[in-house]
Amino acid sequence: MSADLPPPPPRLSPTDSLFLDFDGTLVDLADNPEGVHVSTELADRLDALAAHMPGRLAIVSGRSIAQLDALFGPQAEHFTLAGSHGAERRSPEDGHSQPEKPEHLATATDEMRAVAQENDLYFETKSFGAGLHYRRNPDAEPLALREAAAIAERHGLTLQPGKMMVEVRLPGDKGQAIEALMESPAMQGTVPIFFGDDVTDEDGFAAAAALGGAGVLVGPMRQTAARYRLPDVAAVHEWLAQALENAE
Ligand SMILES: O=P(O)(O)OC[C@H]1O[C@H](O[C@H]2O[C@H](CO)[C@@H](O)[C@H](O)[C@H]2O)[C@H](O)[C@@H](O)[C@@H]1O
Repeated sequence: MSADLPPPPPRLSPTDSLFLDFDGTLVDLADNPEGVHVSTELADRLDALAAHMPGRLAIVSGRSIAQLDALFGPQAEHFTLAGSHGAERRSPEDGHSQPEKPEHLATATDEMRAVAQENDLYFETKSFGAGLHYRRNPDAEPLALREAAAIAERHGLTLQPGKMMVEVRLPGDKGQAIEALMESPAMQGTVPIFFGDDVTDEDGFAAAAALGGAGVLVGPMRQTAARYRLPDVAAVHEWLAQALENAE
């Protein structure tokens, strides 16, 4: 494994755009998707930062935009969002762009639900995919991966393993989402800084680096395309507070 990485400098310049993953980066992981909570402090801090960098703060998540709306409440309207692993995007300036829902997605979702019910897994339905969570039942990992792989194969969907979960979903990745968002008028001419924890965030780290910016790995050191590292969600909150303070 490569040597450990330094923490990111605690400031944002007017030529930076900030991209933030959600689960494991802005909020600690919980037993199931509904167990996480966005504190008023976090939402207000992001809101204040977004006001300092209009159009240049984005949340890039595997969650759907509908889920992020439910978690952030009305403040979600102030942020640029890339949801469903980049398959859908929304910004105050450009509105909501989302793919067509193919008919086979509903069938695949029903099949995922049936696997969850038969095997005591937590089922998560999303706008453009469906997930099986085995955090409560880790022994079910091989079964969940096998069943989801078969469903993805049958319906031509993308198989997406995550932390103690696996989902089937429409194509797209966080790197593509960052590249697309960087084309927006507010972000053109800036460089992306992307914070994320999961292996799905590696596409985002690589895209950020290719566009002249950097990735920030959140969590233990691993083989990564990120340039910086912070140990946990609390350190991300602290970094956001400092970046906000230094922006004033
Ligand atoms: O890209 P992210 O914003 O990090 O979203 C990735 C997935 O996060 C959620 O699952 C993870 O968090 C859950 C709540 O803490 C946890 O129970 C689960 O084990 C984690 O994998 C979310 O439920 C998924 O839809 C996202 O794809």
